Amino acid sequence: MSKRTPKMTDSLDPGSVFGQSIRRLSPKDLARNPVMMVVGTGTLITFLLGLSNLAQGKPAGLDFAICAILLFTVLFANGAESVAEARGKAQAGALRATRKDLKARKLDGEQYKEVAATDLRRGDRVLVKPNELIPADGEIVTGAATINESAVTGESAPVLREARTDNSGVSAGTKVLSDEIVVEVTVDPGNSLLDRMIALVEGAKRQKTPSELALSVLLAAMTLVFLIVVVTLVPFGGFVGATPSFSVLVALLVCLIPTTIGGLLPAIGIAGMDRAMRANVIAKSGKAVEVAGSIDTLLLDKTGTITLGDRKATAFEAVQGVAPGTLRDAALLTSLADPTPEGKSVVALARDKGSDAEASEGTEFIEFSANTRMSGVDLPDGRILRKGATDAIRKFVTENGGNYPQETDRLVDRVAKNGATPLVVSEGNRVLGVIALSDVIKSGIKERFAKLREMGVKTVMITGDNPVTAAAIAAEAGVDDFVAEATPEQKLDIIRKEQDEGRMVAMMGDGTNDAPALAQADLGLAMNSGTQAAREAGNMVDLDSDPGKLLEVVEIGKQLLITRGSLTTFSLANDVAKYFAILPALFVTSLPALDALNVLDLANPVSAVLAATIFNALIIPALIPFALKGIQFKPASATQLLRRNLLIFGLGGLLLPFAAIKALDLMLTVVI
Ligand SMILES: Nc1ncnc2c1ncn2[C@@H]1O[C@H](COP(=O)(O)OP(=O)(O)OP(=O)(O)O)[C@@H](O)[C@H]1O
Ligand SMILES: [K+]
Ligand SMILES: [Mg+2]
Repeated sequence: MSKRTPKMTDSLDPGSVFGQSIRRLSPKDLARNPVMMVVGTGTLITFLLGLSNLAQGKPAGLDFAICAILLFTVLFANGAESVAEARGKAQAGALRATRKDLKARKLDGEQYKEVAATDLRRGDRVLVKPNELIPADGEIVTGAATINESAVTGESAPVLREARTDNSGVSAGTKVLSDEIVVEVTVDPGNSLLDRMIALVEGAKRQKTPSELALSVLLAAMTLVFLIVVVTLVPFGGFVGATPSFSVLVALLVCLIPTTIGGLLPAIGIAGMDRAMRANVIAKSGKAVEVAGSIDTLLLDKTGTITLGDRKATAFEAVQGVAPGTLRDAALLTSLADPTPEGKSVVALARDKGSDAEASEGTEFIEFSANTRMSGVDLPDGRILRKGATDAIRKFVTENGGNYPQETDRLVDRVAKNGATPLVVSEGNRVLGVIALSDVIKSGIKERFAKLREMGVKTVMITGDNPVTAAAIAAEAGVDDFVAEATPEQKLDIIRKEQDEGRMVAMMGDGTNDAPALAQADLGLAMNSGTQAAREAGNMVDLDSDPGKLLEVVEIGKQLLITRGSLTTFSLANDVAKYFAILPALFVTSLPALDALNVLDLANPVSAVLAATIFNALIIPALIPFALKGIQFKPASATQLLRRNLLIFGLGGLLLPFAAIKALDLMLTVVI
């Protein structure tokens, strides 16, 4: 798979990250994060206490020291978010750079005039000639062309995009290689997928995802509980004759509240979207990435998703008593006005085999639809010719009083057993024979489905094709299950049923007939090559139009969830050690018995408090790489992963601070 070479770290500007972190100290920004709001308030309070002590000629060193450490705690948390944002923007910027300064030939009837791409609006039509760049995201409405999409996908092999097919979607900045096309612009300036993604990465516009929100509420609640605990310590302290300084109480509070995860939470979410973007997937919301991590069932359509989708007619098989020429000519006539790749290839094969049939005047064309699954012609001489899916033609023929010869099933089976799609051809209520449409399974797809299975994701192929073809392709591709002869409504019903049974469903698709399913699925991954309807319905778009991408998306989602879970565990476990460091320090002078709690044997109360708060601040930048890169991830079931992470991050989070705080305490005794 193609990847743009990542240059994220090169483009990280430390100056701007620092500037951002300072700007985020504004009360408005802090208010978005209750935990950091408390730390920010603590910074202010200890600063004022220091000033007041100074004014009264009392020692103020400890107040100012705590104030400085708390300030850095907030700055580090802000920095984590800024670094994550900067990476996302750099990535998006690299993609967006390709679409600067594009020119367009905007059509006005037959005429066109040259305009800047930035002046194009949704609904405008532009003419694009060979060797020119497509000026805006859109859909081909006339013509077909080979296109180099390397600007968007990094992959330079040309791809075919064609009007009125499921491959009509084109992107700004990609290059037309052959042929002239007319593209209908589908986005207003500033509203492209990329623009929307960048807006998501940028702090102000980012919405918290539901589980982020739930976790934030939990963290805020814990903060409140610890605030109450610390406040009640004051009268308690007074009762036993200890009067801890107010600054030390603030330090204690900050150490107890979940600052680590509170500080890293936004960065973890942004990093998830950034990782998706690096995999050439544009997520329309942070929630989409998160949902990807909890997918139970993946539904895929067959043609174009599991197979290459370039179905070509390879043979005509007439039933007994029908001359091969009759079938050939009928097949041709049913396809003359059929714009689908299938239809065109039938025309090509029939012409190849010497057919010179032409549509006479007054011929009525019946277009293919996903619901009828037939196409054809009503000729002026009264003949009614159809081609279509096996069950559709059987129904059509028998409803018109004809009989459906057994032999058809044999022909159909022979074609279908090889994984090809049989189209049955009929004249009136008589079956003429079968057209074989061959298709090829995409390479490497079986391995990917196997990996998804390891992660506990069930794959189901849903196709409008007949059961025999479906079974052949399903076996070859290694999907867990398949549904054949499905209409678009049935696709929707299957998704709803899975959802009603409590499963999270992902759907990949490219066609307009996939759009309802893409919208209904919890994760709708649309292919960028697909129709505008599909791209709009999904909550993610794959720029590479590669169905195997779902595997990566699921991994990215799982990694996001695991990273967040692990760092939360670590953060909460961490606070225990700080408790042991600070509590004895607070009361040891008045309650010598509390020295038993001083398991760390810290030098003195001042250094104990400072060591704990310094550790509390430093752990945030120390964990930024984990938050951004994500915790290492191997395919495994959720419970296995949970057990492993609880062990590492729970136990690690519990023990590490004891060692670190002791070390800091030793260093401080040298300095102080
Ligand atoms: N141009 C056509 N004319 C007549 N029948 C067609 C044509 N194209 C496809 N069919 C028939 O209609 C069936 C359904 O086609 P459709 O493209 O809706 O499939 P689908 O539901 O998207 O599933 P998949 O993409 O997995 O095949 C095909 O399997 C084929 O039998
Ligand atoms: K803390
Ligand atoms: Mg399809």
